[in-house]
Amino acid sequence: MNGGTMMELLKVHGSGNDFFILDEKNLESPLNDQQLSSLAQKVCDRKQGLHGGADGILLVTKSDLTSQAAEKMRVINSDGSEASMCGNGIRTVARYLSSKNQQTDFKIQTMYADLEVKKENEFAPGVKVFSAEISPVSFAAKDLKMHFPKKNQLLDQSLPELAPGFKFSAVAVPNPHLITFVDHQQLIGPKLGEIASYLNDGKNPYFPDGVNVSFVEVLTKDKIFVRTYERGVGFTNACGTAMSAASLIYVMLYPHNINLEQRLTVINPGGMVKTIVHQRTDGAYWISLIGNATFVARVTVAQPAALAGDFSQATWQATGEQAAYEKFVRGLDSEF
Ligand SMILES: N[C@H](CCC[C@H](N)C(=O)O)C(=O)O
Repeated sequence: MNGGTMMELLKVHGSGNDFFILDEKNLESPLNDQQLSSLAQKVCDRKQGLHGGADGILLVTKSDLTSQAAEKMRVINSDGSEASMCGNGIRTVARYLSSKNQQTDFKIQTMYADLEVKKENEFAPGVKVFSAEISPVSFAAKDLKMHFPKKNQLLDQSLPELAPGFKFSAVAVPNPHLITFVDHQQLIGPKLGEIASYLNDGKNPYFPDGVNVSFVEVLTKDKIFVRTYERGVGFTNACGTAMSAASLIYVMLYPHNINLEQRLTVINPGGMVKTIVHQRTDGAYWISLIGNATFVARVTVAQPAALAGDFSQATWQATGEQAAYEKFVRGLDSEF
């Protein structure tokens, strides 16, 4: 096919939070940051993008010399902004690298850390599962790029200037998350979108760089529902780092319900994951995020066409896994 270098992409999702994996090895020449940002906006566009778009691009590259890992994952949101981490995404990159490198337990470099990933038992026939280490964790305002007068950290704090009647916690894992526990009506109501779109408007004084915002409903002692409006994307089916952050705050605020090292079920609009909150001897927290790593389709498109936002000649080869995932989700004991 003319039109220059063909680019291979892998359409994937974790809990319905969907991405295109782009392995730099498949490119004749690496994309610079500006091209990557522009490609993400074009490919991910839900209307004009590639086959219904996506929540972001996951770029797989060789790791830096400083890293013990062989490969690195970079996360580009659908608005073109780069994020330091993606919990649902790293599970799909782990599966991609696991089959490429014939490994089941290894590390992937991310912006701030080399993170452990591991192949786990399937959740259901055809629903492949990987776990990922979510860390580093910080509550410090500077790591969150958060500015509330006289508040260096937020743990179950009211912020009447932002949203009266709610109590908020903020944690970086390492991307920034603002979390509040709500009842079911608030969970499904308009408030989350109102608060989150304001905090991601690029002009508010509290999170100038934006923040992922989640409403959390406690379903049972070891089951929560997390709904997230993501920085750089908007509402998504799920946000892996948000579900991990919410699990950590849940363990900290509801010790009579759940402890460290206990498996928690996290339901989200796109499905379900399991989390386990850990604390190292030095006091640092980290979270295990265990969930599906579904490959939806293999895609090819000419690189110049993709950069121009023209996907008319793209090829789409479905893997057939999506049907198994949807059967799994239908089987979830969902009260929603
Ligand atoms: N929107 C996030 C990055 C993607 C995280 C999310 N998709 C996940 O699974 O953790 C941010 O800008 O911090």
